[in-house]
Amino acid sequence: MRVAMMTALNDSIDRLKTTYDIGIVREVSPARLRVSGLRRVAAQGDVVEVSGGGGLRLLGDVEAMAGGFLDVVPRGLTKGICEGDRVLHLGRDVFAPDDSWIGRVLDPFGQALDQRPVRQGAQERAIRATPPAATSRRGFGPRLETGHAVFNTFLPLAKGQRIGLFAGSGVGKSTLLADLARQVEADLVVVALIGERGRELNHFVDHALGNDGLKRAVVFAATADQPASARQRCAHAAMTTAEFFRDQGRHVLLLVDSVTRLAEAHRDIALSRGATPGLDGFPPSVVQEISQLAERAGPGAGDAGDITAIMSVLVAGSNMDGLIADTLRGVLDGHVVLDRGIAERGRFPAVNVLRSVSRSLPDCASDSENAVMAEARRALSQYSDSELMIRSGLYESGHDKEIDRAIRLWPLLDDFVGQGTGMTTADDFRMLERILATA
Ligand SMILES: Nc1ncnc2c1ncn2[C@@H]1O[C@H](COP(=O)(O)OP(=O)(O)OP(=O)(O)O)[C@@H](O)[C@H]1O
Repeated sequence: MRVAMMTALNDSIDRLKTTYDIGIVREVSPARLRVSGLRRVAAQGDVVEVSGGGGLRLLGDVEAMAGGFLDVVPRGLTKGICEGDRVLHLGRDVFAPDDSWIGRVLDPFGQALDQRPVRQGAQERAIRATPPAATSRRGFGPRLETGHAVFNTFLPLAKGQRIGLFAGSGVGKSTLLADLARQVEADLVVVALIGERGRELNHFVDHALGNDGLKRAVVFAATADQPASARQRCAHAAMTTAEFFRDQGRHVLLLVDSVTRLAEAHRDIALSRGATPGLDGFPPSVVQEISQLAERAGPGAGDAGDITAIMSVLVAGSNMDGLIADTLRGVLDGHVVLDRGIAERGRFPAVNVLRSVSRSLPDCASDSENAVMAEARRALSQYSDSELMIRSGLYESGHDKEIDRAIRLWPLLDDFVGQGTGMTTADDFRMLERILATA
């Protein structure tokens, strides 16, 4: 531990600069600064610091160079920055996760959002790493305990699996993600909160996740008021940190909330660079952005651990066919749909079992467990097919034995799906069998 700390300290000292090259701000806009005077020293991807009036300090990333000027993407708001302000060339963009980040709330650049100093790790990591080669990766590991009956049974989450959580606004997505962050079996949790309001971030960290949840988590946040570049980087910073812990052999649970906000940030950046939007408003490159991120999660290779990922997607009116929802569904290993109708009648988590799929099945469950799930799903589906008739009083009891049984089972199964009591998978399956035996 002490050696690691000394190495990290030495590394930080090595990175310290004693002299700085200085440039000048020539043009200011909310999304971009044009800087002169650093043409021969700055490279693409380097970091600069703009010193505005009244002690204002703004970091920015060198995005492009042309005609002797640098195009700098600011990491914060450019309000207060003027033409003629000084620009220090800080050097390479260093992102070096560290064990001490566990329990912290950080911005996408690895700086503190909780007002305490942050130690940088010994090793820099690329913020956009390539995933392990597909052929060298393991398959899914064992089914994880999740503390939720529905995920322990109908929609299992296996080690290294990546699933999407598809939800409209206000149907309990954040509460469920925080619950999973606290309860899913993992060595640690890395969370990316992208484009939330500041109030939602505080609520998530202080109340939903709480002290116990935060103890084993690293939370990255870029709120809605942050520039698109920071919101986009938030997902990649979280993934890079998850990879750092994965490479130590640990099992990481990664939560990205939400991929929709990542896609919107990517769109804003791409359109400002002149990309052409498609019919849905997103540039075609958004598909690659999402797919590449998703591909970095999953089972590890060799001695590395695994990254189990849950990525949320905002769907308007349960429309699963939008570009982002459709892309993510294609690249992930399962999707869970939260249903507004279910949330409105007060059953949480508002998971619609019939519209959700886990691709770790059938392999991660035994034959008898698969048979129990198939029987329960059949009953739910029979009830759903006849629900309109049943609710409008058009169905006459005794007409169809299977529908009669589905009507008896439905409230019991619905109640079961809503249970998040921290029971084990074995207990949950026993309970499901008991429910099926009652009717
Ligand atoms: N497990 C639960 N038990 C009881 N009520 C819940 C539960 N989960 C969510 N709710 C109710 O749903 C509301 C919305 O929950 P939450 O903020 O988690 O939804 P969201 O989908 O993340 O919302 P937004 O889209 O606004 O971020 C909560 O304020 C609460 O009233």
